[in-house]
Amino acid sequence: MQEDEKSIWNPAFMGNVQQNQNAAPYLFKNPWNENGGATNRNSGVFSQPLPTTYEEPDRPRDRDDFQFRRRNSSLIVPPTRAAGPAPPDSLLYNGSQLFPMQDAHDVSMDLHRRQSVAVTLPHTFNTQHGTAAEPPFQQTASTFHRKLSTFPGAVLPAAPPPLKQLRRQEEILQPFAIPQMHRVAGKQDLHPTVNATPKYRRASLNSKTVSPLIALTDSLITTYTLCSSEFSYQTSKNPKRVLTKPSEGKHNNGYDNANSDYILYVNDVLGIEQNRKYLVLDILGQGTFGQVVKCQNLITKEIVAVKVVKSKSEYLNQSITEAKILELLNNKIDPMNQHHFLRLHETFVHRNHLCLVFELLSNNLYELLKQNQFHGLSISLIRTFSRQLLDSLGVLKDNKIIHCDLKPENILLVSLDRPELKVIDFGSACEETRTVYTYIQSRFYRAPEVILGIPYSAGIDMWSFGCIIVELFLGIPIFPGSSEFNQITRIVDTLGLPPTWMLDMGKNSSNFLNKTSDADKTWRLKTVAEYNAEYKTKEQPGKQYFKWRTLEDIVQNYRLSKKLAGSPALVEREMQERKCLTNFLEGILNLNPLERWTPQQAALHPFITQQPFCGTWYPPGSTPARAAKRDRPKEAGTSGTANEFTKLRIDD
Ligand SMILES: Nc1ncnc2c1ncn2[C@@H]1O[C@H](COP(=O)(O)OP(=O)(O)OP(=O)(O)O)[C@@H](O)[C@H]1O
Repeated sequence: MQEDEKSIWNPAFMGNVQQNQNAAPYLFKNPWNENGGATNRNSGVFSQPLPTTYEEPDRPRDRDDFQFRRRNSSLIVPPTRAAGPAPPDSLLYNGSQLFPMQDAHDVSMDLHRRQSVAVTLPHTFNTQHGTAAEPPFQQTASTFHRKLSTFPGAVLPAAPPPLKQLRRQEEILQPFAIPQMHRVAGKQDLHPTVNATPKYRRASLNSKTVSPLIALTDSLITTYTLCSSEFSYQTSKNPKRVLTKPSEGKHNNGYDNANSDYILYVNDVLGIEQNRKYLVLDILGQGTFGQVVKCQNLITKEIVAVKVVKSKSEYLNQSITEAKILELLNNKIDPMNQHHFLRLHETFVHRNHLCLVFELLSNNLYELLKQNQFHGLSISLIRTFSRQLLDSLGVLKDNKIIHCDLKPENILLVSLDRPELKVIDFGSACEETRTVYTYIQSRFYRAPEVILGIPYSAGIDMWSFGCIIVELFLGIPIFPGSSEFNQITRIVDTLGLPPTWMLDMGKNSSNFLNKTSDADKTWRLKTVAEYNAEYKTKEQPGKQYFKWRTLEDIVQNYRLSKKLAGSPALVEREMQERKCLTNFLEGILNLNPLERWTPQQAALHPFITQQPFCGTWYPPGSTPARAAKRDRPKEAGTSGTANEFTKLRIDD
């Protein structure tokens, strides 16, 4: 196949993809024809039968099964306890209704007749459990006690002393044995005595006993069901918590807010086709393109992530591109799911919103750093993550795809229990031969060639990758620019000026730099005062988050983990690792995109391969790059605190 034919925008190519994947056809459907025009909030899904309930797989699903289990259930009745006098205005509950206390005796008889599941007759109780039967009246009274905590003293026969008092008497009679201490190496040393059917425990529907904790939490629905035959639980009847902000309906017949975001509620159902109905469970994230919500497929019960794209054509078009690129990656480029790309399950349209159904992933790397109080991760974990990301970037480069928005928020852990990542958000991705947009990448991770306005290639993803790896080490971004000018200023401050050819070529160079008459240095950064005067802005000198300015100094002098304190050998090893990491980062954060390492080259670096590092390293076959010239401006910024940069994490 010719290179051009490989293009994902070539219809023939997509046709080939589909032909090759008859088993997994391309699922995207024209969003605007499927739904058949605008609808009103009170029609469509809302006027249809209520959605299937959200149930856990081990819960009864249909009523027959449910009743069958109920018939087989049993309830262990606690022993009679002395009832306290009822307050004058007490109410009793007979399993279905509340009634005043004076009718208690009548109702106790009624309870016998009805044989509700919560009131087990003594003979049934006896045969099933072999427990000593209580006299009928006492049995009923104790049931009342269990259910109501009150019972009229007048109708009770002489009650035995309270259980507490009996225990106390026993304690007094028995000599007190001091428990002996013994060393416990593991669970097996505890010799737990597991009582399969402990007395007085609540019963579950399938006759297994459950602990009070489980009965009142995980099995609460079962517990309520046992208490009242009339109780039924439907998630769809739960109050609907709104997940979207702002939540006032402004567009799309009141379905969308002012930002064209669909107003999502917990327990809402997305999709109208039977096999494409997703119950909304919670919000996972919000981005430029829309909202990502945790959902359950009502048929398969699978939990997924659904991106509900804004109902504006520009976001829709970009999201169609995202779907196409993911289809290509998932089905053609990485069908075995080996290269850490998000999996797209299907797409559908809900009330004029394109919905992309993804596999559910876990936290993103920004959240991981935040959970770690922005202290940075260990070098070995950074190495593990780097390997996976270089693998993804290598595959993208080979297929001439640029992600264009690589950042910690777009790299997600597959689950919290293993260090496996996936790259998400291909909404800004493009083909290397079609780099039409110039305003791309999130600012902190924006490559110098993009800022300067030079044609770009897959190298911009490597720049972002370099920024992400330093951030994983430091815990905070290395270049947290508050504006494009501040961004390039920070980059130059740490890494020096880009080569003259880049500055001469850059369409935006003169926005941020001045040409000089100096033969050696043809360009210099504008001062903040010069920039403000020229653009009538109020740029502030950037806050400094690090004491040191060069990449090497920042990495080498970053605080050591407390775990290393007191072990010179460990400290020495950490410092060696840091030297290796610095060399790795310098190759990736090369200002010159033509010299910047490719993912394939970077993957051979000793930081990744863990081969011995002897102070310097060049990719095989390359000529040693010139040592970076460090022409840093004199102007230093004010010092900043680690948390301040978080508010800058938005695109400008
Ligand atoms: N498959 C998923 N599983 C779990 N969480 C997800 C998933 N996809 C996205 N998220 C969460 O939603 C957030 C936003 O997702 P995404 O980046 O795709 O949206 P976006 O609108 O394209 O955002 P951006 O503003 O970065 O372009 C992510 O940072 C992540 O926390």
